[in-house]
Amino acid sequence: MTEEQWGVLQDQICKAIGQNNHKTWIVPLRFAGSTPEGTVTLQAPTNFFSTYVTQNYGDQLLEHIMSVSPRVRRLDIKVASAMTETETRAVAQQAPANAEPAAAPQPAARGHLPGAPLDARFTFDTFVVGKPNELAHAAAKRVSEGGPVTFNPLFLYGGVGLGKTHLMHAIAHELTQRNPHLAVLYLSAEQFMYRFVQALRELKMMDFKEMFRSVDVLMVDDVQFIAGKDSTQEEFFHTFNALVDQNKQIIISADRAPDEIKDLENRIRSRLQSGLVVDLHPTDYELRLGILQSKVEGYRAMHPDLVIDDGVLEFLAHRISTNVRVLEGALTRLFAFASLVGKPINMDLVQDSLADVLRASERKISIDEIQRKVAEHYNIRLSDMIGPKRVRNFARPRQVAMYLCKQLTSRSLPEIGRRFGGRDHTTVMHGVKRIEELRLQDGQIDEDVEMLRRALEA
Ligand SMILES: Nc1ncnc2c1ncn2[C@@H]1O[C@H](COP(=O)(O)OP(=O)(O)OP(=O)(O)O)[C@@H](O)[C@H]1O
Repeated sequence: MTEEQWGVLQDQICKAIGQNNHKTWIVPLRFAGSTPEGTVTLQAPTNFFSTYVTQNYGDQLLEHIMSVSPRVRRLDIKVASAMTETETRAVAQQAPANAEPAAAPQPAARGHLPGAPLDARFTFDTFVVGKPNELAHAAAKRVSEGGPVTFNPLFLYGGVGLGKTHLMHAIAHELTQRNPHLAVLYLSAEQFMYRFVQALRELKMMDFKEMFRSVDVLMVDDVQFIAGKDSTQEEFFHTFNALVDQNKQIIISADRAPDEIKDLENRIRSRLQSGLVVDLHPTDYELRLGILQSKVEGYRAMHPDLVIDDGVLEFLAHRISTNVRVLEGALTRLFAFASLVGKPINMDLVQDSLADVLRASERKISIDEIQRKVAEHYNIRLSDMIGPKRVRNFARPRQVAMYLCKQLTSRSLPEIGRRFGGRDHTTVMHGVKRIEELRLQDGQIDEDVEMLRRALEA
């Protein structure tokens, strides 16, 4: 079988499967070679693509190929990374006439792809595990091993930018790596709705149902999107049930727990709760620092001359406590600025280039909150902490609270003083200083303060 023969076959394949399917699924394939043992290799743009085409058109394509080259016994459709050197070279050396259709189909094909593309960077290797996400990570890992379906669905939820999509893509990558024949379909709930509406409009509901029911693993991201959209919910429910009945794995993500998603039909809610529901908690300082360190390592692998002053990553992990996306964005901006001005990344650069991010992520912890938490921690009444009594039992917690107000809010010393029973700013200053000293001398105080800080920032 030669590349020319593959070209000649296109008309016949197009007639057999229809122009749209041909354009979407076959045109993007590139001829990568044929062995004397009778194996023809075609290159597909993505793993999903290769799985889908193999499952849906593999036999037909082989028949067409055998009609012009009867010695062929096997058809292999794989992505570039899975190809041998000879195959890669064969694709690279293809005549310019082939170059256009091979390059063009990517975007055209993507538009028709039933699923969304996976981000190659979102793997388990690049996912940093910490206390807030260790359960979600463990559950995702378990599902990614394949094997018998133990919990269905796996429902991952958590706030914006905490790694839900990252984990889902990681599962998809791992599953297809372990078993390239597995049909793994990942898409957002919005895309699900879009496909559904399109199928209704084009009277292709049978194709839609068949496609969704033929996958081995279905992943739907941001499922809260279908809340309040009745027909989409209905179709989702049927798809869900059909797959569960076939023992196919379903993985769902949302920004909140199933029982907190409003306007979701009860029967869907209870289906979503019927497997394993795990949440990604807001990041803590250690996890944020770990993520920053891991991103820096990745960057340094390509830019060995990168210099970051001590304390910069700690400062960012401390100050940017919103979501990981913001944290990553800040780091990317620092890398860009540092390389533009050819300087090391130090605190001056951080202040210059990230002023807006730092302002936006300024902690919104209130003085009230700090006072309440500290009083609770030391088991004293709030009124005693704010009141005039100077006994050590109240004075020390008061100083701890003042210290935390100075550290965690942008309030001035006089303002803090006012909120502590109208005390003078020098009293606050003294209190803050005292705790700074004690943190160095007294392990217990240091531990208390650190614990309170974490609790307040969580
Ligand atoms: N634990 C982690 N380790 C490494 N990177 C992470 C981690 N958590 C999140 N990220 C990164 O943060 C960014 C946002 O993550 P992701 O898109 O998965 O969030 P999400 O929870 O799906 O957010 P959304 O609710 O907006 O959909 C991604 O670039 C992701 O790689």
